[in-house]
Amino acid sequence: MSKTPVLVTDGLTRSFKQGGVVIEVLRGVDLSIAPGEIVALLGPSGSGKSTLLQAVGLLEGGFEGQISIAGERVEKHNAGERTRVRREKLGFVYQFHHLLPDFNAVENVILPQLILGRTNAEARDKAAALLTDLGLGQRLDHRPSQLSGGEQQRVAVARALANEPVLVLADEPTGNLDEATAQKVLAEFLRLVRSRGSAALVATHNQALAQQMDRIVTLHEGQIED
Ligand SMILES: Nc1ncnc2c1ncn2[C@@H]1O[C@H](COP(=O)(O)OP(=O)(O)OP(=O)(O)O)[C@@H](O)[C@H]1O
Repeated sequence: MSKTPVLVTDGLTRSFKQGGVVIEVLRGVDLSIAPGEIVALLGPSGSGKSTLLQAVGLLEGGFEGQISIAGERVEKHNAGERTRVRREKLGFVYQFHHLLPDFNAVENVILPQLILGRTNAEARDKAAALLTDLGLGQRLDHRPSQLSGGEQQRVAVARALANEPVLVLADEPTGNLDEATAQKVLAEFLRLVRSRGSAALVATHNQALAQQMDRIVTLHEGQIED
């Protein structure tokens, strides 16, 4: 496996202007994640966890500093280049699943792969294997509304891993689930990410879930304290 970090941020800053007042949310975030490493991102509400994930997920502009993803400097990329990096290198899981309601489980996991250029048959095989691995082998043709919250999040996890990302960015991936279901889905998520060799950066409020990851970093006053 390559030793090049899957993510390096150097001096990442982001501020927002609100009613004439400038709020500095990220104040020089330096973070490095090794291939296959699973990092929990803790910090109080409003400390900037989502802002950091949006910056490294290339979803938001307006920040300063450097970002490298798998050795590629990306902070000056245009919209098209950012889209390519997101599709080829990154996977995303959110608090709410954001599955397409009119598509069934397997189709939701197929779609990102088709965008990447896989054939329908390849994408279907991959999607079915991932969903089966997550215990959803009997639910492939069920739509999101026919699945429980935990099952919907498992489909979202499968979708995030379908393109074999080097880094999965997860923002409160189990935040919408009850404690017991959150624990089960997180365990499945960690197992799958590890078995596929991806790295992950997982924002959470839940200390107990964070303890199950390889490393915890905490955002404090806009900077990372290890
Ligand atoms: N688009 C925006 N405009 C103005 N302020 C913003 C914007 N986005 C975020 N902020 C501010 O940045 C700060 C950090 O927000 P962020 O959502 O990143 O925190 P968080 O750590 O993810 O919080 P939570 O744990 O509650 O989700 C907050 O004070 C928020 O109000």
